[in-house]
Amino acid sequence: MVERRTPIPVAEAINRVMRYAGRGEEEIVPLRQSYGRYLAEDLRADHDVPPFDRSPYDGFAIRAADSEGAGLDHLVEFEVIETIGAGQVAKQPVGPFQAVRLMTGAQIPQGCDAVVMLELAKQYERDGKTYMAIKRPFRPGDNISFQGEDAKKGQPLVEKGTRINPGVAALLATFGYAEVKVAKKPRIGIFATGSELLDVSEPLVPGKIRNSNAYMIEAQVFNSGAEPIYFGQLADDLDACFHAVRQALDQVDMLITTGGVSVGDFDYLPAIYKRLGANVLFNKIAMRPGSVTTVAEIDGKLLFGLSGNPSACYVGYELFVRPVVRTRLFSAKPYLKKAKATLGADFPKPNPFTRFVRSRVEAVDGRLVVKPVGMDKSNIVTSLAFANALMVLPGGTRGFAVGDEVEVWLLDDDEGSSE
Ligand SMILES: Nc1nc2c(c(=O)[nH]1)N[C@H]1C(S)=C(S)[C@@H](COP(=O)(O)OP(=O)(O)OC[C@H]3O[C@@H](n4cnc5c(N)ncnc54)[C@H](O)[C@@H]3O)O[C@H]1N2
Ligand code: MOO
Ligand SMILES: [Mg+2]
Repeated sequence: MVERRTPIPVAEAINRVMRYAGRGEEEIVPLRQSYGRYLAEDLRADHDVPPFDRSPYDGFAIRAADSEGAGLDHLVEFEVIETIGAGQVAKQPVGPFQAVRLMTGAQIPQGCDAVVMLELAKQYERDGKTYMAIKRPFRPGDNISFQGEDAKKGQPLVEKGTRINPGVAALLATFGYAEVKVAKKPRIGIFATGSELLDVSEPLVPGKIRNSNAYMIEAQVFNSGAEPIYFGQLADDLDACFHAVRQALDQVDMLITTGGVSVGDFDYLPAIYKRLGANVLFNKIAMRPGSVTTVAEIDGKLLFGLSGNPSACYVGYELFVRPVVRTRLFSAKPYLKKAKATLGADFPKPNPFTRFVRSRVEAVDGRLVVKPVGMDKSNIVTSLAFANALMVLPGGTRGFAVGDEVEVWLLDDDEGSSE
């Protein structure tokens, strides 16, 4: 008798998995090794940025009050008492009708409150002294880049769990983080199962196919911020698979297998979970593709039994593994970001189960338009390359037409969603 499985709703399946998501751990790495990692602490400004008033132009720092009344027929003259470049500080305070010639980035000298661009002043020598004259008045604050205008001391800047993009790297450097507290990458073991599998460098022979899932999953693990540990491919042999899985478990934070999870004669994952004494959270989900996706837990460690069918395997990772990874990377938004899009092609298939259609969203005239990337079958592999979203078509619907509004879950987004 073939085992009967009871499908549960997708949201329920995700909730069951997330109960075992666990917590992230942190480690300290040099700034230059932190790119692309996830912050393990909130960042706050510990000083004002910029830390002093400075000049945004090459020009002359003056006291604005002295320029009052300047006009085309009334030049106001200033004595230029010194010249400073960025990084230098004026030696003396500036008095009435005095100016400091200063370059972009230089600190505004004491007493000054405006900057005149070089182009608007005329500089000349007289009696061995340097002067400059202007033809228009300036107000206090004109052409000043103020202390703290970029960030104020104490201001919260970036949340824990944020990916360190180039902008975050700049911010870390600004605040003196030579070393950065980042989330440890969860170590995720991967096995591909199936006696039909050839490795990437093997030539095709009758009845066999190349193992693509292992590499796809490895790339997904990498993309979501964790560390993949590929243990290789296993033939459909219960004992060999059991021992390989049991040994691998000790070396990883969670383990992914692909294939062998359905009800076939050589689908051994259900038997392996049983032998391990693992607690199976579910083995059937009301979704397509990936209805046979199974997740089990042993001593709090998750075992993801992803389908062997490439599209189902892909979707299973994004729906169930990714949010666990992101939680361990301290994200408060571990789920895929959701958006509404207009369907750009008919989708006439009825949906008894919720369908996650591998799709591509594009902005057209300011609206998101979504189209499936290829044939909607779970064994399809070639079109996955073009997917940047999953279009979510609810179960119990009779098909959709061009122009319908549908929900999409974005695959290339880094920010995520809290639900
Ligand atoms: N009688 C039933 N048969 C099937 C059911 C069912 O409910 N009753 N479910 C179907 C569904 S839905 C799916 S999805 C698949 C899931 O099968 P498994 O997870 O057990 O995976 P396999 O049987 O090992 O392989 C399925 C398919 O995928 C190919 N494959 C496997 N591994 C890889 C890999 N690493 N790279 C590329 N392709 C891979 C494999 O050759 C098979 O073609 O079961 C249905 N059957
Ligand atoms: O799990 Mo299967 O992918 O529903 O086709
Ligand atoms: Mg099978």
